[in-house]
Amino acid sequence: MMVVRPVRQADLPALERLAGLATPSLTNLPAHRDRLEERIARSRQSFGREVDFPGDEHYTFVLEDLERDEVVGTATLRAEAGAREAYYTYRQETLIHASQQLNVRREVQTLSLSHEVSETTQLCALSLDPRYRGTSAESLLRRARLMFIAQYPERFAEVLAMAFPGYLDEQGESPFWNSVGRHFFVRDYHDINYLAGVRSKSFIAEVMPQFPLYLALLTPQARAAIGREHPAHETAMAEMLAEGFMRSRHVDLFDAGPVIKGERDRLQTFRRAAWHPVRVRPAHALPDAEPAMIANQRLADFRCVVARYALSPTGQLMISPEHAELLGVEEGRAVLAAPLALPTAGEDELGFDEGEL
Ligand SMILES: NC(=[NH2+])NCCC[C@H](N)C(=O)O
Repeated sequence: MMVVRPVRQADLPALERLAGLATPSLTNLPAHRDRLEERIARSRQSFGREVDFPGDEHYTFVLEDLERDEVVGTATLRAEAGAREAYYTYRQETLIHASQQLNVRREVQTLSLSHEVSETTQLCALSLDPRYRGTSAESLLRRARLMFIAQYPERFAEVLAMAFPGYLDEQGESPFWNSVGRHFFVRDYHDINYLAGVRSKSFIAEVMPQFPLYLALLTPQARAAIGREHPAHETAMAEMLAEGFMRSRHVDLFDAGPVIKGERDRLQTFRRAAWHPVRVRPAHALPDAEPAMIANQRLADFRCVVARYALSPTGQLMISPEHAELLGVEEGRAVLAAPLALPTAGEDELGFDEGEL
């Protein structure tokens, strides 16, 4: 059985291992023991604190394989991305350069430094042991965070965002960094990425270019990387788009990786999550049904599992004694359930226009 729960002090070695496994390595999950220890402490404070509106809380979760007795994944929610220091992105913009006299008109694409994403809640720092890639545990790890937000909406922003690692070529180089950032900060992309995670981010404001960049002046390779996720993250991107997130105009400052955004009301997990009283039945007596994410109603003891979404004729959710114990619920107590499967493109009854959020 797989479960998502809040991180504990004893998970430090597992976090260190997962930080090392992330491809490419993540700024928000540096393989640095002291920083990770701080993350755990900060997460524990956040789960323990009374909160009325989002601030600088970080909630870190882990995915545990109970058969193996091993932590095999981690993911974090930053309640407000720019609570301490502004959250930096480049925003893609269009300018019109026109001269009536010469009868010319050109649309010029630019990237402008922006702090607009600062107010969103950020889903970040996800790393999964590669053995679990493509399994339901991967979806659980990624989306259990939405189940948590659904229960504690006051702790999070209305708009959720996720920044994907940007495109790197076969040599592991970032064409965008090589064309832009490197002129201002003569360091390798991987060094700078790591620095942003273990040091304060104020160097970004100090050394990165403040004026808009004209895309026409970048290398073609850099232009092609704008808004393009790292190849290892294409499946994750597809899942989040199916969830209801949309690509935004914002890209990362260093590698131009895409930032996606989603209003809570438009996301599938929020729209389809429902509370049900529990009925405990032996595993062999449970009817066959589609898998769902099922979460208990506890803050610091939050648990989320994947189980069958089997409802009794009277609307009770039927779960096995093992799952009931894991969730810490008894017969009659309520759990939150949402289908694990997402509608494939075109199936979404909402049919929202692709708009800028
Ligand atoms: N690729 C990166 N490491 N980017 C990190 C810096 C920018 C990031 N959006 C932030 O403000 O936290």
